[in-house]
Amino acid sequence: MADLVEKSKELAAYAAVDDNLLSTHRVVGIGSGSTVVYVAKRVGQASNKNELVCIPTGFQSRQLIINNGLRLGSPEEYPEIDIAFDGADEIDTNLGLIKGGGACLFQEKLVAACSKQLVVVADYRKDTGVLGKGWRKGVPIEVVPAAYTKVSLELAKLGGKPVVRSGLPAKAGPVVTDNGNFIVDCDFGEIPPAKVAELNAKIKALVGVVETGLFVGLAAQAYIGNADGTITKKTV
Ligand SMILES: O=C[C@H](O)[C@H](O)[C@H](O)COP(=O)(O)O
Repeated sequence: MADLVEKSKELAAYAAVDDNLLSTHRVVGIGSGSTVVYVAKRVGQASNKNELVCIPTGFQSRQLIINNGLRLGSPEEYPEIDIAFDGADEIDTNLGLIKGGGACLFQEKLVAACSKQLVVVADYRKDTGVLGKGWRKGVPIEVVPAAYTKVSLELAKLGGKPVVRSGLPAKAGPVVTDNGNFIVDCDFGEIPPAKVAELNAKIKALVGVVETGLFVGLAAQAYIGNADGTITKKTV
């Protein structure tokens, strides 16, 4: 099982890079998570790798860029990104996403918003059709620490079940993001594809919320590695 999942991540990532990374691309966003490990490896093998600047979405992503011999840039220097590759926790039929399982959602959304094209790479477990059906429950929401109780109360009024993400067993107390904030995982049950944008806007409007892990209208394509060794390609 674990081998199948790992193989499907590699399949999806390699195919996504091989199909979409063009010789004309110069600025490439590199997402976060375990699937993107294979993206960085494949970009590191590209014939034009020395002409690329790679924009990270967090600490892990920076390490992947450096360790694969790629040139590191920042959104500050490169606010226009040719293409970005990133993982997802769940993918719906409109290519709406839940992201942030690794607490990197703010920088991931920043890079996605700077990119002309976001290509999602994932194993078959993430292709849930409807957000909120996956094994990892809840929408990750990055919150300024001083506001977490206020935001949690308001998320409950929106119908969610908020839980501040714990750092245990590695750290007693909340997970702290690369930006010094907390993550509140909020379970809203199943979110129909047509309702994702509305819920995202309501959460974003709460003072103290930095960003949500709901990605709406950002992904252009998704590559899903299947357990039987095939790839499902989805576009909007
Ligand atoms: O914060 C982390 C990210 O949104 C990841 O891209 C997401 O959690 C998917 O990670 P993985 O490829 O490890 O399943």
